[in-house]
Amino acid sequence: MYPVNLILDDKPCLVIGGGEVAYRKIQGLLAASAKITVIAPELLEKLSAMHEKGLFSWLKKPYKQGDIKGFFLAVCATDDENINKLAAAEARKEHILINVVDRLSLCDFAMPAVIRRGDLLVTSSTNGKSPAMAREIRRELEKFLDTGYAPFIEKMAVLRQEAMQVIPTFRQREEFWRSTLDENILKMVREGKVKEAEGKIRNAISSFGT
Ligand SMILES: C[C@@]1(CC(=O)O)C2=NC(=C\c3[nH]c(c(CCC(=O)O)c3CC(=O)O)Cc3[nH]c(c(CC(=O)O)c3CCC(=O)O)/C=C3\N/C(=C\2)[C@@H](CCC(=O)O)[C@]3(C)CC(=O)O)/[C@H]1CCC(=O)O
Ligand SMILES: NC(=O)c1ccc[n+]([C@@H]2O[C@H](COP(=O)([O-])OP(=O)(O)OC[C@H]3O[C@@H](n4cnc5c(N)ncnc54)[C@H](O)[C@@H]3O)[C@@H](O)[C@H]2O)c1
Repeated sequence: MYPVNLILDDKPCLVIGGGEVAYRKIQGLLAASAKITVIAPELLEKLSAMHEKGLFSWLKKPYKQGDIKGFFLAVCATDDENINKLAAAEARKEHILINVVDRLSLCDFAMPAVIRRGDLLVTSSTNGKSPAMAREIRRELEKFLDTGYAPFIEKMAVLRQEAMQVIPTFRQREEFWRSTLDENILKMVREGKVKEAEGKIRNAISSFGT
């Protein structure tokens, strides 16, 4: 497996099926601001409510050959093996990235378990060996990550710009961040001492080269 984070903003993405699994995958696609179309003869009630809010377009019908054309990415989440195979074959022909929920062998990509905190994205996957373990590891990591790292990324984005003004080369900046952003700083962030952590980094930037 090769990890990438796809940029889906407003890109046309298709979900085939309107059941529990489709619901989970749609939530993930919405979190990535994809432009979603769902093809399914019926939707779960919670999906109908989302459709009424305008969160995705719905083609109320069974999937038919050719429906996949023009999409950037597709997720096939039906309980019909023939549809899964048809969609996978068509996606391959049309060069559309596809995920078939219960068939890794038909997938171009698999969904990991996801933790999102602002711009921080942490994922867990098991190469399809145990989605239940991917989920439990995600839950364990959530406990560790809900300690202030995500808001600190906003501070880091500003500090990074400041460092760029002062530290001239990429190599020097790489070296600087590897030595400055150490375990002590992370510990301060976890303990809520954000101002202190920020101050320490700012001092290191201003004393660079002295
Ligand atoms: C991570 C997560 C993301 C998501 O779906 O958004 C995800 N599955 C999740 C949950 C989950 N899925 C299943 C269970 C029941 C327990 C169990 O079987 O373990 C649970 C646990 C639960 O729900 O409690 C059943 C299941 N899933 C697949 C098969 C088929 C097979 O294995 O052949 C079967 C058996 C069906 C059957 O028995 O008939 C296949 C896939 N599921 C994947 C992803 C991909 C590989 C990810 C990886 O690398 O690990 C892959 C290959 C394709 C894909 O769907 O992308 C999400 C957790 C989200 C979270 O909570 O954070
Ligand atoms: N529930 C899980 O956690 C889970 C996990 C992994 C895999 N699976 C497998 O994934 C599949 C979907 O699971 P689910 O729980 O969402 O099932 P579900 O029965 O809730 O949903 C299936 C959906 O597919 C739609 N559908 C059926 N034929 C269609 C067609 N021709 N075109 C478009 N839509 C069609 C149905 O209308 C329904 O909305 C099942 O095969 C299941 O075994 C389930």
